[in-house]
Amino acid sequence: MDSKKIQMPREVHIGPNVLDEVGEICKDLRLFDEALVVSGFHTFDVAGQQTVDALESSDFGVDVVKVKDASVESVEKVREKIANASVVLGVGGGKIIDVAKLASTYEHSYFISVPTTASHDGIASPMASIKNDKGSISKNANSPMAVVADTGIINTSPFRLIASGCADIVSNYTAIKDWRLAYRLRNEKFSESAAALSEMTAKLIINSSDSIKEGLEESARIVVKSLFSSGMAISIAGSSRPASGSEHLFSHALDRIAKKPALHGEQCGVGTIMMMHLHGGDWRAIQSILKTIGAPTNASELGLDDDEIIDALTIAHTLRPERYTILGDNGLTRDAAIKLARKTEVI
Ligand SMILES: NC(=O)C1=CN([C@@H]2O[C@H](COP(=O)(O)OP(=O)(O)OC[C@H]3O[C@@H](n4cnc5c(N)ncnc54)[C@H](OP(=O)(O)O)[C@@H]3O)[C@@H](O)[C@H]2O)C=CC1
Ligand SMILES: O=C(CO)COP(=O)(O)O
Ligand SMILES: [Zn+2]
Repeated sequence: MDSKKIQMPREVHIGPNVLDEVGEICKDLRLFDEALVVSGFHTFDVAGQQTVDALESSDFGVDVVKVKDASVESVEKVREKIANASVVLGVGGGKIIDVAKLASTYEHSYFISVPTTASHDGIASPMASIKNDKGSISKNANSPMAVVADTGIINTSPFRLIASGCADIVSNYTAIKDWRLAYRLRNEKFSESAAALSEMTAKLIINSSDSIKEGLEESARIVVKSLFSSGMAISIAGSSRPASGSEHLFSHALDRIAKKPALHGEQCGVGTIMMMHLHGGDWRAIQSILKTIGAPTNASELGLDDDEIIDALTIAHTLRPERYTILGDNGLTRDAAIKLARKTEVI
């Protein structure tokens, strides 16, 4: 029996105004002296400055670095700033959290995740999705020491981001179907507990879809908890398998070829509709859930043209050849891609 390391956050603070306590949270975790705040060019104003103020009021020396994308260059830029920081705080969306997470891992510094919205399930996961010229690569990283999810801030984030986070969770359905297929056909390592947690998380979002509404503080709380659970499934599996299958390959393909990609979760949601059909599942149920949540269900709602959808479908299987999915080793022919996208009303 080979040994396994499962990393999870030590603390999760969730609720309105918890961000003001971040300095004391760090001190309770025995983190002192210097801190580095990593944020985005929008999210620094949303929560970055507030994080700096809270840390300084707890006697931390604070440095700030802003990044605009989840690129290798951004990770290196943050690494150079970590220096003597005892802790790195990622304050922003998925890109920011991934860059801060990976840079702190490389520099052996502690990491605290401060999501400013509920748009993806990387909030607490031990993975970071970094982009290079070939697309997205999921890299192992350290789980955050703590997650500080201020639902007052998250709830006032653009609802489009929260709907995108819900769609990222709904995508767990096809991710798990792909994982089971790989287990059966390729004897890939499979974790029933990670799969059960991932599917349960998607079911929770589906059962709550009527109560996930713009402006409801409870909505933010439900989605944050689901994203956290999905991140835990990734921790248990030791890879993004429980939350990333053929639908994510489709999204990463769009990131590579689309003139203006949509949000990660939005693209994954539309991918889930199509991949559910390939799996012989109820794609209309997925389409209906996404409509209820207010997430896109077709090319035009993604702001993409039909050819971008078709092109992404035909190259999706090449993005991560080691990850077996319903797309198989050879993927979809162009005709099959057109037929699939039309049948599921995506184009
Ligand atoms: N590591 C993991 O396990 C996972 C990683 N991911 C990754 O996460 C990324 C997707 O994250 P996502 O959040 O959708 O995209 P982004 O991080 O690109 O955020 C989208 C936009 O929303 C802005 N924003 C964030 N919070 C607020 C707020 N409260 N108010 C106003 N604007 C806000 C960001 O601002 P700003 O410009 O300041 O950044 C950015 O412009 C992808 O790279 C994906 O691969 C997804 C799932 C899992
Ligand atoms: O987006 C993710 C899970 O929702 C992470 O997946 P990837 O490993 O495909 O980047
Ligand atoms: Zn995702």
